[in-house]
Amino acid sequence: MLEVKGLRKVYRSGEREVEALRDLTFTVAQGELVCLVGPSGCGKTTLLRCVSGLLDPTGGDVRVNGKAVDGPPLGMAVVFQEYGRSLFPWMSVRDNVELPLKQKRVPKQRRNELVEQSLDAVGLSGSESAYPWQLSGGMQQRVAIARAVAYEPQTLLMDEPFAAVDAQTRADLEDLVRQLWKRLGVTILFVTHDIDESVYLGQRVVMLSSSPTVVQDDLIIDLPAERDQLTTRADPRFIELRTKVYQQIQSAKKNAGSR
Ligand SMILES: Nc1ncnc2c1ncn2[C@@H]1O[C@H](COP(=O)(O)OP(=O)(O)OP(=O)(O)O)[C@@H](O)[C@H]1O
Repeated sequence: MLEVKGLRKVYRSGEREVEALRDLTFTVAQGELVCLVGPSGCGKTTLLRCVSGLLDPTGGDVRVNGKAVDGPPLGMAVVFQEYGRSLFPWMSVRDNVELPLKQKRVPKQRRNELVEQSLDAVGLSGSESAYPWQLSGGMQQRVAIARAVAYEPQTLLMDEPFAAVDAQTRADLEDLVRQLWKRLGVTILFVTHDIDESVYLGQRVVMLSSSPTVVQDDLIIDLPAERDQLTTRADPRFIELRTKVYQQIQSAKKNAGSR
């Protein structure tokens, strides 16, 4: 369970102040997959950094399973947009995936099992000894997902993880996320600026306004749990929902100046 209450973040440097988040309140229940969508610069990354304990909020409260976050919470893994920077180029795929497990002091034999299972789950068995720079962008992002999954997190944060891969790979990776989510029962908060992606993936979509940022709307995605790229995206309900999200984001942009 993830609870964000009255979250506010103001960046200060010298005289200059940027109010990145004004007042955010929402929850993500245990095992839920929630997408967070908002216009560029509305503070999505700031929010995720506050939730993952990498950044101190100026006000409000973030709780993970009832505990206030004051540093990276145990049982949380993050997948970032920039896979190229999040993997260590001098380490093989296997070593990249294993590293957080060593830091977590998981015994050797269990580490081997987890690395093998997670690489298998993302379709990368056989690439263990390759280095990240020998792989395509989509494969590197699979390694980053495998590393997060191997950690056996209760909560997985994803910050625009597919923004830098081509459309076909992106569709495959979206399906991979839903498949892993169903299999592992993990709580996922998935940040994206892509409206269609948020509706395709989420059980709920939380929409953020433009800066200064508040929660604009929180929409239940009542599409069938079994989703696939062709049928789901052609479903009239999908089109209705994406239109709703689109309209909310547009009106958020228009209202931004009046706050
Ligand atoms: N370290 C910082 N110092 C000062 N201002 C910052 C800092 N980091 C972010 N900001 C500002 O806070 C606001 C929100 O930035 P953030 O990166 O969280 O938005 P975002 O929604 O993730 O953006 P995008 O969709 O473009 O990736 C922006 O106005 C940005 O300029």
